[in-house]
Amino acid sequence: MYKSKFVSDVLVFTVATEAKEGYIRYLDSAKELGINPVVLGFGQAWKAGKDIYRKSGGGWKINLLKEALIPYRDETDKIVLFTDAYDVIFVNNLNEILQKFQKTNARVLFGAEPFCWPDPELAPKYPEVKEGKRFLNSGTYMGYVPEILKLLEREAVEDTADDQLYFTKGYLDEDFRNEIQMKLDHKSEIFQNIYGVEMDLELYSEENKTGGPERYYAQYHSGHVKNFTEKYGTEYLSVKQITPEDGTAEWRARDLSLDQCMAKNCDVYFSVDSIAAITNNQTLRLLIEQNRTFVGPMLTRTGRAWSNFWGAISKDGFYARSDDYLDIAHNVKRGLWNVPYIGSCYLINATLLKRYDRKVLNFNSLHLDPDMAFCSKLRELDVYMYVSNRVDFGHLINYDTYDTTKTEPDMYQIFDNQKEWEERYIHKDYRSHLLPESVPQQPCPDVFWYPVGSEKFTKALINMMETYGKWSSGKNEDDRLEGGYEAVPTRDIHMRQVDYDSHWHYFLKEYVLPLQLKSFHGYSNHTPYAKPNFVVRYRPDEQAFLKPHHDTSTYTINIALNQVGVDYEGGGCRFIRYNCSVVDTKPGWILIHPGKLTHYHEGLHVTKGTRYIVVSFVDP
Ligand SMILES: O=C(O)CCC(=O)C(=O)O
Ligand SMILES: [Fe+2]
Repeated sequence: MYKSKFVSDVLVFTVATEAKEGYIRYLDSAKELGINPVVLGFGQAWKAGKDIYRKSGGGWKINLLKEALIPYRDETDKIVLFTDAYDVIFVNNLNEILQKFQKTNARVLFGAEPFCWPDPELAPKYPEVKEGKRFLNSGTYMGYVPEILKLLEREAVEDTADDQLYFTKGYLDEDFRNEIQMKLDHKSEIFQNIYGVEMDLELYSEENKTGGPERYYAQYHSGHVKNFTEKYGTEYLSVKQITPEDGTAEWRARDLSLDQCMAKNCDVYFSVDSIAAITNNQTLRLLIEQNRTFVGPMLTRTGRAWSNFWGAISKDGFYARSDDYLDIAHNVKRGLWNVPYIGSCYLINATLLKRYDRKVLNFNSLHLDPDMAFCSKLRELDVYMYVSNRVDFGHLINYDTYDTTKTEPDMYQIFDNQKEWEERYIHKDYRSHLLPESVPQQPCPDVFWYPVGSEKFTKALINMMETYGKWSSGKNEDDRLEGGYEAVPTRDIHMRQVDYDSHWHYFLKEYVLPLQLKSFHGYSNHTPYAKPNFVVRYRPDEQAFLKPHHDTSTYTINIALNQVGVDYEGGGCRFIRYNCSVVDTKPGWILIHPGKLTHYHEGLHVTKGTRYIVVSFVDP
């Protein structure tokens, strides 16, 4: 089959409705690399539903592109490169992109991501990959016009539908996938998103003082600042707080803080943003010891390449990736690095502030966000900036997905802020029970017992479910299930009803899989897939017990969420074959047992109060 060799064969498309900062950055990066994208939908209202964080309105993007390709229908050598606009930048020119694309031997290539979204239940249908990310991401793709059209025209799609789901269905249809030679860029050789950058930029911008998610962030954050100043304020020589209500723009507030530092005759200026989680308590001393004019600790989003510094810079002052960027970001190389940009946390020697007044050295810029503006001024003044990863200092918090409209929003942060999540929700003894020398407890034969969730974890789950409130009837008919029938029904709420199914699967993979491997040697080490996942509520006057049954699982996990003898009386789980019951269950402790054949079991009578457990049928 013909392979296009010419950059002029590549048609670049994006969809953007307005000139958000992310869009301007996208265009700048394109311009820098000589790329001229066709922008679809500009000036129109975004056809999105309520879910602004995700990709709703994606169907519209498909329909726009379909229409835009009509004139090219017969140009079979042309290649379409489609990307989202607000969270994408180009880091390679079209020639490099084209060459990489040709190497994949795909006729259609999509970006890949580590999570199966929006329907985690499709995960097992994906081909396994040895290396890299397994699941389709619809934010970036490219392919030859005929195959792209086949994909776009495979089914009709509503403007408000989810494009990722649409493309996922095409990909999971094996015959179709082979027919159009559709592949994923598993190792991100071509497609690397910079997730949610527009949110970072909008966070404190002046236009956004009312409504919208930024407002939530500001409110959420001010409580923490208040607590901090109340608790620790007296330990400082002076404290001055500028609140969101003051209406001060971010760059202005940052300028004022430099002036404040000078007014107090400071030696050094140390800036720490709310997204910088400094976990090394020697950070300030270590940075001062570097004896530099401007130095910051390297901070990354845990496990990601996203960091607070740039390895290189494009001509108009935006991000570019240096050869050694990833080695530094992943601590393969350690040291003190001269870099063109550092944000979020840095130390400035006051001699610099004395040398240049606020007219020259400030955070103000028309086009750049304040940290970028400041660094660009430092570059103009030939002040070298250094970032250190000589030791670990901390990490970056990711606010992009923080959704205060959720009950227990922190519970939903398991993907984006896993360190914080773990600290908050994983049992403090979890790790020690995983040690090779630790012998697992077995209250009944082949029923294993470990601490996994913290008190916050158990309380949050109960709160999520009780706030949602739509407990099932406990009857056999259950329209949440495929067959509409449950043989041994519990009164419960499924994780997916509170949008927690993908998070729960991640929890299973990260925290339950290691326990499974310790309990059942030689059983699969693939990512657990479980269905259903649900919280059960037992009460004497509702459902008080569960009759003997097998589970439709290879193994079942059963985590107690509250305290027998305090919150309820009775209850527990009895394994009939062994005439053995676990009645002294402990909140946050998980029981893991085979689901079928040997472990016929029942839920014992709750005689008083309310008993909650969370149950997953793993590998049904
Ligand atoms: O009440 C229990 O601990 C057992 C629950 C159970 O077996 C189930 O939900 O399948
Ligand atoms: Fe069961």
